[in-house]
Amino acid sequence: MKQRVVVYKKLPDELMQSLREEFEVTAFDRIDDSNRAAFLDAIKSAHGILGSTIRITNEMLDSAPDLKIASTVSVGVDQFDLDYFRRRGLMLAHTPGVLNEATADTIFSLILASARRIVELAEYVKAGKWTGSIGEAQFGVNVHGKTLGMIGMGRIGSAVARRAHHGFGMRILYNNTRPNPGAEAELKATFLPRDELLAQADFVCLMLPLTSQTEKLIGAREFKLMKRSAIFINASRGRIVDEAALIKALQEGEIHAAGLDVFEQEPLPVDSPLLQLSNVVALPHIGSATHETRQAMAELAVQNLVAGLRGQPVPHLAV
Ligand SMILES: NC(=O)C1=CN([C@@H]2O[C@H](COP(=O)(O)OP(=O)(O)OC[C@H]3O[C@@H](n4cnc5c(N)ncnc54)[C@H](OP(=O)(O)O)[C@@H]3O)[C@@H](O)[C@H]2O)C=CC1
Ligand SMILES: O=CC(=O)O
Repeated sequence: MKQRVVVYKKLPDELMQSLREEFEVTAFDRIDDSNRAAFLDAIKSAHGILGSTIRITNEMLDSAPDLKIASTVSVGVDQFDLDYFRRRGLMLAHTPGVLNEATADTIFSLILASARRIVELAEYVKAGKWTGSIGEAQFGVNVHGKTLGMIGMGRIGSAVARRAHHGFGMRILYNNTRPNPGAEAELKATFLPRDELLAQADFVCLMLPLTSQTEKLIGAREFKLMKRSAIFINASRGRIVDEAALIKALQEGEIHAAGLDVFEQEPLPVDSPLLQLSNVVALPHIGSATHETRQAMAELAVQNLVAGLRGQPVPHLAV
């Protein structure tokens, strides 16, 4: 008998086809109120599940006695309770690496757009307000030659720092749980305690996972430590930041601007004060969202799932 798989994300046709040849597949392009009950029902008899975005609760997993592996089409695994997976001996697979460069490109877009006020000034042109030479009121700040403070110098953080060092001549400071000798050798990056990094950086960029240790890592105290000219960039996870404190810091001029791809609540509520601030560039969580990268992530997630269900070594296990 074929093993049963539940896919809860739209996958390229050829990947769906390959899964269907080997497994009995129940597929949902996305989960919403119209199909949530059917999804929860399908999980109950699944040996493997594959998808992204929605939180997979322990209650859902408790209902699936035959489950062996969950394969997420993301590098982040904060939508799962990792201790639950360890306790039950379940495998959790993810997609590190293949999204480093696309995500670093998104982050660099946020750095440039925030510093040079790209979104705000493009809207100024479209609104017909460009009626004469621009003046100081439209000036931005330099990116080249400035200091980048990376909190989280892992796979993606290093890809951002590489762009900053080689492309923009920036000085690189970083904070990790432990020093990263590769980044120090290649990028002349300097490891600093977090508070010192916050005080020295022109651009403070978060690129670390959301865990119980990193939730609300950056709050009112940390924004006060930053330069008033600092630009704050977050494309890791919204809950690593106290969003109310960020809004206050931006409103009161404690920091200069922010470029954000992630938020405490996603989609960002339309009444969020962040949307009223001209010094905020807000994106809809598009870090890895290019055709090529999403294809590579989907392929890797399928490889992980198939290996796990065949009893072979899984290329990328988070647990
Ligand atoms: N916006 C988007 O679309 C995307 C968002 N992401 C997010 O980015 C995260 C990072 O991805 P990736 O670079 O692949 O992960 P990595 O594991 O390669 O890097 C994470 C880094 O964070 C560091 N770190 C962990 N905890 C702390 C802490 N308390 N203080 C300082 N540094 C810490 C780690 O340090 P050490 O090595 O010393 O442990 C590591 O270097 C993902 O977990 C995901 O949440 C990823 C892709 C796209
Ligand atoms: O947020 C995206 C991820 O891959 O994690």
